[in-house]
Amino acid sequence: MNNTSSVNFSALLSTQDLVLQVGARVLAQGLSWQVNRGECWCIIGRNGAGKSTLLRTLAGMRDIQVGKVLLQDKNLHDWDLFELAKLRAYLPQGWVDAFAYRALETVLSARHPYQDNHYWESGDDVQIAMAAMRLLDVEDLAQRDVRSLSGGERQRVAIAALLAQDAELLLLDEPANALDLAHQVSVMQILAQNCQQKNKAVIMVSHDLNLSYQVATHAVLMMPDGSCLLGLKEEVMQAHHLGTCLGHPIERFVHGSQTLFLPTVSA
Ligand SMILES: Nc1ncnc2c1ncn2[C@@H]1O[C@H](COP(=O)(O)OP(=O)(O)OP(=O)(O)O)[C@@H](O)[C@H]1O
Repeated sequence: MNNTSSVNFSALLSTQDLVLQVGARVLAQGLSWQVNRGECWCIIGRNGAGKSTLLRTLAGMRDIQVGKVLLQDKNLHDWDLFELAKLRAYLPQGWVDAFAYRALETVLSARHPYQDNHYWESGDDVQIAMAAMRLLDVEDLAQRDVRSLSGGERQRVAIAALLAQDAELLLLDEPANALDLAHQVSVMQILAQNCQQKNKAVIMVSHDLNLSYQVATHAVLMMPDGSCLLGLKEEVMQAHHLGTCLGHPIERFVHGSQTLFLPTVSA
C-alpha cells in the first residue's frame, strides 16, 4: 500500500519505489511513502523484518540500490552532511561507548552542526543541551562518565542528544528500549509533543503496540512478503493486519478512550 496518491510536494520525507534488499532477501518491495511535518509514524514488524534497515536507509546510512529517498525535494545522498544533520537526527538501537566522555559532552556533540567553526560549542549550545537533559530526566547525570550509566540512563542521554540536535525529522530505533514504564511513557509523550507542538516528524521502530497506538498518528506494517501497509494508525493497526504482520493472532479492544492490543494466548 502506498500513501502517495495525492502528491504533496511539501512532504518532509518521501520514498519512491524503494526496494530494501539484504543479500538475496527482499525486505521491502516498491515502498512509496510520504511523511509530513507534524506526523508521528511507528514502524511495526517481526524480528528481522527490516525495520532497522529501513530506518538506517532513511537516515542516509545505507546505500539505496533501487528507488529514491527524498528529504524535502532533494535526494538524500545529495545533501551536504552538515545541512543533513540539521534536518534529520537518528537514534540507533545500541552502541558501545569506547571513551570516557561526560554525559553532557555526548549531548553537546549533537550541537556540532550549528557551530560555525564546527569545533567549540557556545553558551547557547550548553543551555540547549541541558534543557534536553532536563526534559529526559538526566540533568543530574550531566557530569557522569557515560560508561558508568545504566542502560536506561544511557538511552535517555542518547535521546536528549537527539532532541538537542533540533532536527525536523527524528528517526528512532526502539526509543523505549531499556526504559522503565514511567520513562517509556514520558519519552513517547515527548516525541508526540515534538510533532504536535513543534511540527517535527517522528519515525520510530517500536514493538509496543499499545504505547505506539497512543502516541502515533500513522503506522507502517512491514509484512512477511516484503509488502508494506502504511497509513493512518486507525486504518492500519487493525487486529487482522497486525496478526499477519507479526505472525500471531492479535485482539484489539476499546476500553474507554484507550485502544488495547493483546496477543491471543491458548491455555
Ligand atoms: N550485513 C548483513 N548481512 C547479512 N544479513 C543482514 C545484514 N544486515 C541485516 N541483515 C539481515 O536483514 C534482516 C533485517 O534486519 P533488521 O535489523 O533490519 O531487522 P529488524 O526488523 O530491525 O529486526 P529486530 O526487530 O530484531 O530489531 C535480518 O534478517 C538481518 O539478519
